[in-house]
Amino acid sequence: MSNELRIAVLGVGMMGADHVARITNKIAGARVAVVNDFFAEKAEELAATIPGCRAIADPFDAIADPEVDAVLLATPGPTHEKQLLACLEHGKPVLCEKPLTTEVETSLAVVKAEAALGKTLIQVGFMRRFDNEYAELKSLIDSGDIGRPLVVHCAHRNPTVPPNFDSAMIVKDSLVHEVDVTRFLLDEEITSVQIIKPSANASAPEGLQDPQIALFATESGRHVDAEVFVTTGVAYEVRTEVVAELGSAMIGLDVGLVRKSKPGTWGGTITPSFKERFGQAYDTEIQRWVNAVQAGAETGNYIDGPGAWDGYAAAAVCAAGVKSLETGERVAVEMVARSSI
Ligand SMILES: NC(=O)c1ccc[n+]([C@@H]2O[C@H](COP(=O)([O-])OP(=O)(O)OC[C@H]3O[C@@H](n4cnc5c(N)ncnc54)[C@H](O)[C@@H]3O)[C@@H](O)[C@H]2O)c1
Ligand SMILES: O[C@H]1[C@H](O)[C@@H](O)[C@H](O)[C@@H](O)[C@H]1O
Repeated sequence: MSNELRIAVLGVGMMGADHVARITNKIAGARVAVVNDFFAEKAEELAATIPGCRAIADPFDAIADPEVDAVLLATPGPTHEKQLLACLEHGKPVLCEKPLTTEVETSLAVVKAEAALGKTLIQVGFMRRFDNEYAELKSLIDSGDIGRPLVVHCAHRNPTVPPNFDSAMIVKDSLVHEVDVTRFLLDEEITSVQIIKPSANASAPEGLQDPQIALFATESGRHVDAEVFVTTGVAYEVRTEVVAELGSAMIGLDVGLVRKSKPGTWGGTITPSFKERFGQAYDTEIQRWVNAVQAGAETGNYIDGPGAWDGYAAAAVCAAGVKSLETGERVAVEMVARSSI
């Protein structure tokens, strides 16, 4: 491995292009050596703007390339499984944008393939764990100052989503963040899910069940509710409130400048998208991953954050969520025991 980590970014759409700019302009100790996209010309155009960067047309050639030390996967979820398995086959550390994979069976296959290698190569892009506000909330919970959390309320609102979004994607692509936040904050698995379907937003595309309210129960019987509403037309809002035995705490209030403007109006601004709201989290996530990969040769652990198991656990909860979306019933989460891997 050269001193500077040579990263291949696969999928240079919205998120991948953002990560390419981040690695090029903000991250120390790494550079984008290769870019790849299903649309080869998109990758070629981007590569031409980055010194020393090549476009490689085939994603599997990009993963195998000897001058690539690590891979950042920002391709759509359904393509992750095969690309992750190829990274494992070539022993390449990989930061995979969420979700790990879109089906629980394929997530489990990836977990098992990594376990068979005896190295921890896969980090999943659950970036909220690196957000300063979530990190502060987690520290507060772990300090014991507010006592044992009993209830968590989450709100996850997007102004808009891409046109291919369907009702199950609201679970697998959006709610999946609340699944990971729950597991991160409460340190236990989710055991059942129910999706409530309120009257759908008249401005949502026809047939899209939006909003959705998810109810989770955890191993020790704690309750989480999450409103996911992805076509608000307003702005990006992510809030989490933890209600505990000795108090409560909330993040995501956008309490920046609050102003009075026109008569009768009062307020501040809301971030327009996840790029602004979680910009710091993505920066921290990638810098810490780069540092962990650089240190990994000695330890065999190439990640600093959520791993393949967390991706699998989230996929298992989402699979139960998709079943509940169909039936309206509370559905038990089916997971293998971690000790069986
Ligand atoms: N962490 C976050 O907050 C966050 C935000 C947005 C998206 N994401 C995740 O990032 C990933 C990408 O999402 P996006 O919004 O950037 O999507 P996008 O559609 O904008 O970009 C995906 C890119 O991958 C390319 N592509 C498709 N199939 C490919 C393949 N087999 N090999 C190589 N390239 C391929 C497409 O041409 C496109 O350019 C998804 O997993 C998504 O869930 C995460
Ligand atoms: O892929 C995106 C991304 O994960 C965002 O963080 C989330 O807010 C959106 O709902 C989802 O569509």
